[in-house]
Amino acid sequence: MDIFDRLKQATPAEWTSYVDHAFVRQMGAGTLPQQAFRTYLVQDYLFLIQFARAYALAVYKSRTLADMRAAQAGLSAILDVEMDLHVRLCGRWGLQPGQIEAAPEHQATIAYTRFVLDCGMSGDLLDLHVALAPCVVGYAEIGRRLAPAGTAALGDHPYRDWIGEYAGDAYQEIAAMARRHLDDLAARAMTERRFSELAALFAKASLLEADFWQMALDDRPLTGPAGSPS
Ligand SMILES: Cc1ncc(C[n+]2csc(CCO)c2C)c(N)n1
Repeated sequence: MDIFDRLKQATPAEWTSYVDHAFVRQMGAGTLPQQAFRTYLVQDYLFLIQFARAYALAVYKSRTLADMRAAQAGLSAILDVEMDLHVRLCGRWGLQPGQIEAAPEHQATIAYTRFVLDCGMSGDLLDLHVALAPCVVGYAEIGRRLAPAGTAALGDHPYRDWIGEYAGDAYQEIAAMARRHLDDLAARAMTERRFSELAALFAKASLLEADFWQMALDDRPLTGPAGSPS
């Protein structure tokens, strides 16, 4: 069993709350309200900007070129691949990248991204990659689950672009590489005494992923300046 499966098995409730969230199920069934998906996508763009910083931090925290290259691959997957999906989908609603960037960050976005950045700042490279793992590997699992018969079978599914992106071979390979790298890093840097601390980080990141889906489902207007209702 690799380190990823060990972390997942140590935190089953948190993992399930993330990968089997109502947002995911509604997206798979095609019943997710478009407004929830829009809220998600705009916040996810802001999320990716912060995650790009987290991968840049992983370059900084690397002591070997191989670790640097693994972090660089994550950074480039965000900047060169994943954000294109967001720009393309938001563009269909007439939203330009500058407008998405100018949107206020939701608390759930701030909570998750700054948690991961802090794991990296206060911990070592293994802490940082464990905090990043639910995001990278979870989306591969969700993609596969929502396209059990492959991406070609998605037909005119309303969320086929999103599902196709994460279920597709290119993304599945990115996630498999991230998983192998995590396993290699753990073999070099983990002691058994550290495992429960790492599992706690993994559990927290999974819960913050679940909160992120929930934020989009709730889709409450953001709190305005002082004096407005909270
Ligand atoms: C809330 C949220 N969680 C995970 C991802 C997926 N993701 C974020 S960074 C990254 C690595 C390289 O692309 C991946 C797959 C997302 N977009 N939004």
